[in-house]
Amino acid sequence: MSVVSPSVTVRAPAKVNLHLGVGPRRPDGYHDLVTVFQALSLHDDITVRAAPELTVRTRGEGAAFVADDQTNLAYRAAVALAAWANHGSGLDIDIDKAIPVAGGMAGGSADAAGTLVAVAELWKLDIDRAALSALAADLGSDVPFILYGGTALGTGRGEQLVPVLSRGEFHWVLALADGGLSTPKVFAELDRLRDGRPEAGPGEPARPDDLLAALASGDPHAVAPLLYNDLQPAALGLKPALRRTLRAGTEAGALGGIVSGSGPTCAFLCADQDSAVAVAAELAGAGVARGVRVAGGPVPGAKVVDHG
Ligand SMILES: C[C@](O)(CO)[C@H](O)COP(=O)(O)OP(=O)(O)OC[C@H]1O[C@@H](n2ccc(N)nc2=O)[C@H](O)[C@@H]1O
Ligand SMILES: Nc1ncnc2c1ncn2[C@@H]1O[C@H](COP(=O)(O)OP(=O)(O)OP(=O)(O)O)[C@@H](O)[C@H]1O
Repeated sequence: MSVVSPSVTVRAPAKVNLHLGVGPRRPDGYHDLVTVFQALSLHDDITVRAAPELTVRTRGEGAAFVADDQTNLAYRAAVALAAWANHGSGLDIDIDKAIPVAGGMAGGSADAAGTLVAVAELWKLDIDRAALSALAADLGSDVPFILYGGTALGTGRGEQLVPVLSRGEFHWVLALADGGLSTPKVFAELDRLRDGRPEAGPGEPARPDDLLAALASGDPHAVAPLLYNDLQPAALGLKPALRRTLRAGTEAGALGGIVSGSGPTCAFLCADQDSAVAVAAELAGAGVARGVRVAGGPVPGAKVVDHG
């Protein structure tokens, strides 16, 4: 008789940055940010169960581009939590991906956050939110937000979070690009563009009060013109074809469009669900994206959805 050990499945969301202000490069190589994150209904599902050894297996969207070894962020999350708990790290981690790899939507971060929550549940650890967030921040700047979910203002490297009041549901269309963009390369390209124009050198990024007010109003027409991303010129410089994608989204009827984080996924805010479906159909037919997805936000952060 074979005995299958109990499993825990966690659903972890993608994110979009509605505002991404990037300060100067810090001595440690990071940049101070002021960003408004929103978690979207595009998810990776992470299932963990006890096993003799620690292994990761990825399937789904872009799985061929993910290394299932010690460099995988889910693997690193399991090692970090095992060290914190003084627990053996034998686990099977199964990742079912829907979030595009290297897409600027925090896919790897979702897998890291999902693994932290799933393994904490499997091992019944008594770990509070603050300790989990500290482990998350060590794994990557976006990982704490994926634990947090909803809509939040991020500062520091993006890991210091406070909630943002956001009324109602926002309707997004995501245009997936061919190939990814490396986050460090996009930040480096921004530094290069800025070095060429020292007079335009960045100050400390400011809090986007107009956007915060628009989010509280729940009106997508007010939010759309305030979408802003300091990394966008760098992402467009590295992938010029994205200009056509952005233009096609607004021509198709989106209220506004933006490169998501470090790109190359483009995110379009639409007036309502019907408009999002229509924009997605038109973008899919226009040949400016590898694929399109419709998603809503905000949604909760990484949470347990199943015990097997
Ligand atoms: C672009 C964003 O997705 C916006 O939310 C994040 O800033 C990136 O977050 P992430 O992918 O979790 O990034 P990390 O794994 O922490 O850092 C990867 C690399 O991105 C650059 N990086 C990241 C965050 C930050 N505040 N400043 C940076 O300069 C650094 O070169 C760093 O070595
Ligand atoms: N579980 C994982 N899923 C995806 N990529 C991973 C994972 N673990 C490690 N990686 C590595 O991280 C790189 C970035 O992947 P990821 O999908 O997180 O990018 P991203 O969404 O652009 O990140 P962000 O928006 O946080 O900057 C990949 O090219 C891959 O080599």
